[in-house]
Amino acid sequence: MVLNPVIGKLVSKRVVLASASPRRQEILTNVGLRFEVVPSWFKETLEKSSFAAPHEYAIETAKQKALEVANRMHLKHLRTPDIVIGADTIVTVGKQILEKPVDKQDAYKMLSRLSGKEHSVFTGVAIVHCSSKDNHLETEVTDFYEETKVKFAELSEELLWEYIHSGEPMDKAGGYGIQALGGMLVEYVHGDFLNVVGFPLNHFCKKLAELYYPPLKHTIQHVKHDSIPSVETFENLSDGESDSSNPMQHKSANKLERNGVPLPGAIHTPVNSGSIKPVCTVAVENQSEVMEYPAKFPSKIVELMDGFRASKALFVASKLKVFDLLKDKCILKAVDVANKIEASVCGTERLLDACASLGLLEKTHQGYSNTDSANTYLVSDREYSLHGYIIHCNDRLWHLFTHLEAAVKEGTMQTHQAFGKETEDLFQDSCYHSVEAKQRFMTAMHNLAKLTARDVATAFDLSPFRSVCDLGGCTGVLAHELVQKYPILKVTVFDLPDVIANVSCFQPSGQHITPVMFTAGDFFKDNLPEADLYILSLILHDLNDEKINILLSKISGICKPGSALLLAEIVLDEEKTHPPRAVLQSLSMTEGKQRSGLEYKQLLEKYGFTNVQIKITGNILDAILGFKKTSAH
Ligand SMILES: Cc1cn([C@H]2C[C@H](O)[C@@H](COP(=O)(O)OP(=O)(O)OP(=O)(O)O)O2)c(=O)[nH]c1=O
Repeated sequence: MVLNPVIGKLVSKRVVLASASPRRQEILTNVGLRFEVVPSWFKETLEKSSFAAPHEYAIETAKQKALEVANRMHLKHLRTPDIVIGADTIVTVGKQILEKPVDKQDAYKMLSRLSGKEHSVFTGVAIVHCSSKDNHLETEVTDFYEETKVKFAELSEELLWEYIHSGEPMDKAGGYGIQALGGMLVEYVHGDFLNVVGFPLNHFCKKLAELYYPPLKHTIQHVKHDSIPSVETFENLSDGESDSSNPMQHKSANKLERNGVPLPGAIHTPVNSGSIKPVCTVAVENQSEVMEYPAKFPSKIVELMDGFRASKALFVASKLKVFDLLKDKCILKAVDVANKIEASVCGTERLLDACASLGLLEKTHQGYSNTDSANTYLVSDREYSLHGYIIHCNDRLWHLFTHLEAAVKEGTMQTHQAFGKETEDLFQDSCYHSVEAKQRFMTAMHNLAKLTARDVATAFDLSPFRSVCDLGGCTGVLAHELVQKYPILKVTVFDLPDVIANVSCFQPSGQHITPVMFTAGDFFKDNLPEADLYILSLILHDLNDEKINILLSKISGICKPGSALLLAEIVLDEEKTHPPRAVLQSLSMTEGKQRSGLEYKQLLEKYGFTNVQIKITGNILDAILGFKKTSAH
């Protein structure tokens, strides 16, 4: 799912295709690019012998086509386009370059030259980024080429003339069109078919990806497991720390020149079959002006401004069960989806397009279908479905966050303002008010736990322990992960009676599954089961200091020396600005708080746990392990 977002990066830009070729228009339209067509007036008359290789000729012609259009549009005081795309396709056989035949005799000569042989088709492409400074046009050119090899069958005179009389060869390089009748002349194609038709789409998207999604400077290491799908999927759609909507900022890996003069400090790294060359085509500037760069495009801010729309589109599509309708490779038109979800056709179409633009759906001329991520995470009955959690975000968190301003001003959770009820009531009402709601909330927590449990269970060597008690362990996902890793462990899940009463349908089935015990109780009030390792997963960050004191004093009190307490929480960095997920969660203004590694260490030490170790797993949850002081301490 790289291509959709890349094309999506151009949505807000004025893109111009400097080509009269209907094939190029079709190829780009088919992938959802929106552009204007302004055919170039550049005459394809460059001296071929002055180019060392045929592809250089194609690239230069493509560039001149695009620059001519950019200049013309600028000079005519039309609004300067953001991007102009030019392309040129040529056929080479031996050392000869074949362009479009001038007449039928010329077509005959070309086709007989190609008969029975392999030839190359080169398309040169230029992507010209334009900007206007003091009414001067500034352009920055990224170019590349693609080569495809095509072998023709032996063509009889009769076939040749019949084909020429069809009229097809006349507006095509080499005198044939592989996409139509000309396809019958071809024995094989090695390489990108669309390149032969006039536009190397795949290479184009890769080039855009290089420009708009350069590799991140600091790659965060994510712990992945074969059997647990990575949660990176949706994160990958954002450009993370890089401010990359404006490719002008990513020059360092490319060749930088202005008017053919290398820029001071430019790193000259050859780029595979392409380069970026900032070219000032209208005004010649002095050296000090050359050093000026346009202000950084605020892509991160723009993304954040739009973020709420994207979230709500995901929530509504999930709530209307759009992804359920499109599961199992089902492809539906907007009108069919609208009928099934009992919604307006125009509204449904906009929602589906929004989901496609976000990389959640695929859109083709046949209709809409789920992407792989949507199939895995958004279909409601899938093993790792986030559907329940998304509905929780929509029904509960969304309303809370609409009161964020008041929450910040008052420093309190806005439950009453958002729902007309206080926190405790709300938990009962919103999450557990019906069997269905209870089931959905537990499923949401269960599936989220499945994404994190293995990394928590394997964060430390827990083999010295014999019994574990997971306090607030809900449906027992982490407990099962532990018995799988340490089969001799006796694991007990301790949770509220309401939760325990509903855990049976979440238990894995199979003969070789070691059982987990479930005990009902309230860890603030009741006695805790005996164990030499206690676990608190996603508990402490929600509790105020008083409740933490009750709970940790109680655990510390029953822990024998050498026993341990394992916490699973998001560990903030010491500046408390990372990871953003935890920092943003704090805005809910629950009575608890998120903590840094040092703060967790100090908290555990306060309750008699020493030798505190912290493991940043790279998953959503990190792990903190502390050992109850032995008498030697
Ligand atoms: C080899 C081959 C070429 N072609 C076409 C692609 C190009 O449109 C054309 C080569 O001519 P170009 O000069 O590359 O393009 P064009 O004149 O059609 O459009 P413009 O200059 O305005 O961009 O040949 C096919 O359609 N099928 C084929 O199999």
